[in-house]
Amino acid sequence: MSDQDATTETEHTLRTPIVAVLGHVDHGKTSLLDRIRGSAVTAGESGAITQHIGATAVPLDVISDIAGELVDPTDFDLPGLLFIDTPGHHSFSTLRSRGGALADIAILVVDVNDGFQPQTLEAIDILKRTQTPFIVAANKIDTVPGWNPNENQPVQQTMDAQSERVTSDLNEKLYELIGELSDNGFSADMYWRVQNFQANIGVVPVSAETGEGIPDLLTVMMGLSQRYMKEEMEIDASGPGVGTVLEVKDTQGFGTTLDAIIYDGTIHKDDTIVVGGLQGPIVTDVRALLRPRPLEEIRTEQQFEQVDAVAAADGVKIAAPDLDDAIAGAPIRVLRDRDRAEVIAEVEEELSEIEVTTQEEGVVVKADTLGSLEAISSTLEEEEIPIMRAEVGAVAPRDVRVAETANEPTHRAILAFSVDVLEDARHLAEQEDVTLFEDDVIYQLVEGYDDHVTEIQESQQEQILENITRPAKFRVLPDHTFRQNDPAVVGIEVLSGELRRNVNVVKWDGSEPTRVGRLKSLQDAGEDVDSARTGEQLAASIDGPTVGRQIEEGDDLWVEIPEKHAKILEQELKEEISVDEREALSMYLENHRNRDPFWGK
Ligand SMILES: Nc1nc2c(ncn2[C@@H]2O[C@H](COP(=O)(O)OP(=O)(O)OP(=O)(O)O)[C@@H](O)[C@H]2O)c(=O)[nH]1
Repeated sequence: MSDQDATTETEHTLRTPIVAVLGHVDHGKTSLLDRIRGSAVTAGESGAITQHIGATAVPLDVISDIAGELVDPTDFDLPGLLFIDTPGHHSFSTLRSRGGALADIAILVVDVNDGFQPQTLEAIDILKRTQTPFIVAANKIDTVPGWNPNENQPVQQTMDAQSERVTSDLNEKLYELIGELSDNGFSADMYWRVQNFQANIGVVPVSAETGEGIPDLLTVMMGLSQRYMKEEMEIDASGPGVGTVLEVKDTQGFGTTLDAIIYDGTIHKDDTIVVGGLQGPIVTDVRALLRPRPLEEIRTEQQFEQVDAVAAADGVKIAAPDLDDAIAGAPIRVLRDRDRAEVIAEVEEELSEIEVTTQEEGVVVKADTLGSLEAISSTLEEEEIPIMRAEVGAVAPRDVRVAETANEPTHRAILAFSVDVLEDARHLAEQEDVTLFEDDVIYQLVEGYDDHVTEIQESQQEQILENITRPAKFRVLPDHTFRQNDPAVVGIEVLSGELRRNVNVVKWDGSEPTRVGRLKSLQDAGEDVDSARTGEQLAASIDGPTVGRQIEEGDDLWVEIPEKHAKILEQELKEEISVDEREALSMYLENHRNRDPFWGK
């Protein structure tokens, strides 16, 4: 009955902004979250800090306690901040929601000593793509040699307490970071100098180890949300819940469950929900809503407690039947009194927004979540690498079967991002000559594939070059005819290119080329050689002509290049051949094109 009431009136509330913490591995995401949690526990009086599924909620009064004089709680009406605990370092890509990013705002953690690294760039790409506002936490300031730590102090206060040398060392590192941000298209500055956070990225120096700068970090996040996001935070808290799946996992006693973030409305126990799944939308009934038990009850048998309802923004574990096919990053929608077909269509549409453009020819991509699939696909698209199949899930034999149908050898590949490769799939791939690429970093995954493509292309070119007639021009030397004919043996000098054995020889009579015979062998000082380069003089035996008739001493002769070969050489292999071969080729082409402008085109 109370549900009924709740749905008939709208209840406008400001929800908690959702914060994602991103960064390169080991730059300190987990430590930073732990520190914020720890500070909150120390600052909060009576368990104000609550551990949620997949998230940590830090209420405004706790933020204000931590931030001290930096925050005046009366300036704010947003309820606090909800930090998503990114499970695994890549999972921020699952943090998607209808129309973009699940996170309203992000913290990009960068180790001041280490600067921008592959995952930092990857995070920046995603933040750019989803237009998520962010600030940079320049972490580990306490590692600057000679640092004098001041636990939990605001950053300017602790910087004032450092020696001049330490301050200047730190500033140098910070300006390097600001430079790197600028190289990536962001105007940035130390946060206290930023007036307009929409136009500039604020850099907050922090230490997750000592808590220095954490007051500033929370203050800036809170201020940013209040100033720029308040309107977006207005929701109808009693409306049907809308959320995103963070993780699909087994929970003892409940089977397959969803760890989810609800970012709009409310989800109730017994609600019917529609969830994005591998085979399309799944419609199921919520059996239980679970939260971690409060710390003081940790000794009880069960890890979770059941709740009746969860309102946005919050994390919750959802237990329901038929969730095996649900996908991380997929939408969740509560049906309540809404039209079933309409909600299913909405989920379908959201799923199809993510669907990657696939083509008949291309590589196979497997990823752990919809978000990461989307991120990889957009990277591949930028590099013009076509995709034949893109799916969430482990690499299975059927993926290998798809990959092996690719026509291009470079496309017989599977790019696997943070997923398992089933043993029989690995085996089959080896057998069928399908190459597997596995990585947890998108850049590295795509780089590995690119290197492979370059390798294949180089060996293909080598093979082509081996079978192609190469250009060369040579002159019959005067007074060096050793034999008139059958075969003619004459002294020659290579004028340009590399002359090889077993090639047909042509002479230009006016505008027409005439084949005069076949060069059978080359001899240098009585020794047979396979080839000779520009400037070399040696003896050539040519089958066909008679010296004094078809060829004369002093004649310039050419290796005859079939038109098809000339075309490949000019269009595909120009960079692969030497400068003098290129010169010989262009002269040869010019000769032909004087007669027929389209020859070899
Ligand atoms: N001195 C110092 N060490 C830090 C700081 N922040 C993190 N560390 C250390 O750096 C290492 C990596 O920190 P994590 O928090 O695990 O890094 P992460 O980015 O969460 O790493 P993943 O979860 O593996 O992606 C740990 O050994 C931390 O103790 C800091 O501010 N100062």
